[in-house]
Amino acid sequence: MAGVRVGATGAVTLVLETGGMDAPARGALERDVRAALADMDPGLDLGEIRVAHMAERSGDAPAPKGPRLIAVGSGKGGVGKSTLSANLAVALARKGRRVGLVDADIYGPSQPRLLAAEGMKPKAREKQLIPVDTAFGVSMLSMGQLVEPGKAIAWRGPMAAGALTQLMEADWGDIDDLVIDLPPGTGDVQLTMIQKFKPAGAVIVSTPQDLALIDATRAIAFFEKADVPVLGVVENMAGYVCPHCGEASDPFGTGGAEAEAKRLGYPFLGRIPLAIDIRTASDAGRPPAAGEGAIADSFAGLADRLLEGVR
Ligand SMILES: Nc1ncnc2c1ncn2[C@@H]1O[C@H](COP(=O)(O)OP(=O)(O)OP(=O)(O)O)[C@@H](O)[C@H]1O
Repeated sequence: MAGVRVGATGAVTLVLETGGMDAPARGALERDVRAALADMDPGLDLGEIRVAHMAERSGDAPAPKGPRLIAVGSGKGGVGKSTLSANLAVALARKGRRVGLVDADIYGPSQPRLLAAEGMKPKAREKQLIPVDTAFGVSMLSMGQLVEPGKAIAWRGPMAAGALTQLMEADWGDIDDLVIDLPPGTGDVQLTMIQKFKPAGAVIVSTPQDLALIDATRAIAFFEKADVPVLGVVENMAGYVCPHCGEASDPFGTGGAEAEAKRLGYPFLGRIPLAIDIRTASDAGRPPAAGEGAIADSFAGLADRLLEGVR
């Protein structure tokens, strides 16, 4: 075991070094650890127990320089990965982290709109890009800022990978975390990201329905194979509360991503409801994580759990 952490919420996180183990072996180890804890003195109330799996790191490796890279990926498009990336970055910044955001979704960049930065053009110093400062405490770079609005980016793989490198090697200054909004799936851009920049970990976004979960499992396998630790799974568009009558329904089901994360032995970071307010605020460049209320709290909770798992 690599460590035990007690987070601000009182939850206990056990960190297991499981680099080199496959998913079933990790699942079995986690079950054994949980069973051993359950067998301990029942009077010992440990509250909520979370288990995080980290890839092994060599004991004498130097501490990595630069920001911690957190890749946000999904198996398929349209599950809310960009929305999640923007709001996770804002939520981390609200917790005092110095945060940057790379919109690596080269074929459908949406971060300039989500963070109200559509008119902002990044400057360059000796060919190195300088990220723009958004109004939400997050610095950001997006392919959307480098091409004319509305022009589809029909680049072949190597060009897209080159563009990603430019964004990643920008002058990010002294930041703690660099959140990377990846394109959906497992193509060239994702491969470049993993091979060239070795993210510290990946967050997987899924909606609750079975088909999305199958794709999310594929994305998990992709990161796992590349030795990028999966920091956790987020369930987006989980449960709908009618804004008129208040009735709650589950158009896509609910709990599927949590069950799948548990089955594979990864932490579940939380769920974000399907809410019209999330879409309208996002479209208007007002990230809900920057506001107040239940939805902002859900994003803050994701940031808390992410930080507990990687601190
Ligand atoms: N929890 C939510 N509730 C309501 N609408 C949401 C929610 N999450 C995302 N959306 C909306 O769903 C649409 C798709 O979201 P988003 O662009 O973040 O997905 P994506 O996975 O990044 O898609 P793509 O693969 O196309 O980049 C957007 O209109 C967004 O506002």
